[in-house]
Amino acid sequence: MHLQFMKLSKEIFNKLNSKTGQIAVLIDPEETNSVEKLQIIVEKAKFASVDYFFIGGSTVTRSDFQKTTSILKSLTDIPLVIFPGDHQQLSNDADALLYLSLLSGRNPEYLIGQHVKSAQEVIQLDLEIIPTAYILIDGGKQSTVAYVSQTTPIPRDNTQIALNTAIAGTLQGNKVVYFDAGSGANQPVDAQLIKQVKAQLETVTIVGGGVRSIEQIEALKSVGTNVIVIGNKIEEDIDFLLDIQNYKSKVLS
Ligand SMILES: CC(C)=CCC/C(C)=C/CC/C(C)=C/CC/C(C)=C/COP(=O)(O)OP(=O)(O)O
Ligand SMILES: O=P(O)(O)OC[C@@H](O)CO
Ligand SMILES: [Mg+2]
Repeated sequence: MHLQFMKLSKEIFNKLNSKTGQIAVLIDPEETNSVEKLQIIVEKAKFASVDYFFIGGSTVTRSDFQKTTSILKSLTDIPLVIFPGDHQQLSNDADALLYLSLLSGRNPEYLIGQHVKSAQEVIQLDLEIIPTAYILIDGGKQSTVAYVSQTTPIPRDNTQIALNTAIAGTLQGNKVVYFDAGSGANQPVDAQLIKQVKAQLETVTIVGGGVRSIEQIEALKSVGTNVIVIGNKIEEDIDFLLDIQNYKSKVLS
């Protein structure tokens, strides 16, 4: 075992844990992999005081993934966090890896299979590894992640199962719980669910999927969500970063 090669730093984890209402912009290397496109996003994200870039997608090739991550590294100091759709989405140019286990599903491939396949590569990386309970909540339409992973999300009105999954994931040693309504969801994860989770469980929470307005961001922040992830909305309307800048300037003042 060469676990000594793993980075022991907790810099990104401590930042995730440090406050609520942080913003991550999701870059999907399948959609965004040119210097020109990335330059525009980076410039606007910096102006908006975005806290992280998450990098990943359900269907990304290793080469697109590594190209995008390396371009981003050359363009910005904003922390780069890998949000991997599979075991190929790894790069030493990032700062941290969300080490996802898809706990809402019962597909062993996404509970342990991908992890075994990538174990040798992961221990050689100079990345902060953040064990993450990844929980899909029904967002009103079938998500690409549910399709690719061949799993069923938790029904959005079944708070108890969502809460118990988060508790079990934490007891298993995960340091972060990520609730995802799926990319492009009709309805994002309900802030009331996060409120109930936070009442029983002291954990870092990330929420994403279908977040399209500052009101939704504020509702999630008010119940203690540490990080809110925005993907599609910014892909469709880059000027949403101006609204985020406005939100951030209020939060930071
Ligand atoms: C341990 C390692 C290296 C990998 C873990 C791999 C696991 C378990 C992944 C969880 C399941 C999964 C497929 C997650 C994908 C998350 C993700 C990057 C979603 C981004 O959105 P897309 O699903 O690409 O949406 P669109 O393409 O529709 O925008
Ligand atoms: O693209 P959106 O809908 O913002 O979703 C972001 C992310 O949480 C999906 O996995
Ligand atoms: Mg995608």
